[in-house]
Amino acid sequence: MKKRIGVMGGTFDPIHHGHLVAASEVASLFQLDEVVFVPTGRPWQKSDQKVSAAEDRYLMTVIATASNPQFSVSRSDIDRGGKTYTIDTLRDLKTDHGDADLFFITGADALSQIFDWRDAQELFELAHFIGVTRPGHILADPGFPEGGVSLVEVPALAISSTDCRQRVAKGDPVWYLVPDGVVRYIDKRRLYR
Ligand SMILES: Nc1ncnc2c1ncn2[C@@H]1O[C@H](COP(=O)(O)OP(=O)(O)OP(=O)(O)O)[C@@H](O)[C@H]1O
Ligand SMILES: O=C(O)c1ccc[n+]([C@@H]2O[C@H](COP(=O)([O-])O)[C@@H](O)[C@H]2O)c1
Repeated sequence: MKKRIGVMGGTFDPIHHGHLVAASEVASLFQLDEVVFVPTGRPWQKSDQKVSAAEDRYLMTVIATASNPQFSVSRSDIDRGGKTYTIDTLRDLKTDHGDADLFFITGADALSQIFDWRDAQELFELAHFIGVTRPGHILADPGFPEGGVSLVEVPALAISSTDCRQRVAKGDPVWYLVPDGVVRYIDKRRLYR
């Protein structure tokens, strides 16, 4: 039987429980065999923002997902170099995973912009897209191809990486917003100060 692989792309600066709950819920609803988290290398749409080093974001993603045997992390976007485009992510994963069916998991905010992504039409040939609800973001259908996108309600967690970074900068706790190991890693590497 064909494997069913979830792909959760994100900048993960830092990864938080909103990401993990979304991946877990989609894995259960879509009977996925695994979910591969793919931290971005250089997210072109965040070029006006300061983004933490790729290795720090990669390691936080590994720490956050290590205890779940269904979750893994790919270095594909980081090692490819250059700006990160999902079309390249999906092509790499197709090469790595043969004839598996890919399910790209993304938040409502990201999905509503998908027609601005590189090679947007071809994306839908490589993966099924799953848009997860996110507090404060309503997903209007910008003209998705028939059958190309599913929308899923996940338990709402009003957590964002932006908020986590701002809390650390102010000296406020991020315990229970991000996994414990990620709190320790942020502290050890003095990120977001
Ligand atoms: N709380 C959440 N619930 C559902 N989806 C989320 C949540 N937070 C992030 N996502 C989705 O996860 C994917 C990766 O998100 P990303 O790493 O950019 O985190 P973020 O919290 O949106 O970061 P930032 O605040 O820095 O923009 C995106 O598709 C985003 O929409
Ligand atoms: O391919 C693109 O042009 C593109 C444009 C914007 C975002 N994405 C992808 O969408 C995912 C979520 O991005 P972000 O920056 O909101 O974490 C991540 O995997 C990005 O590589 C991809």
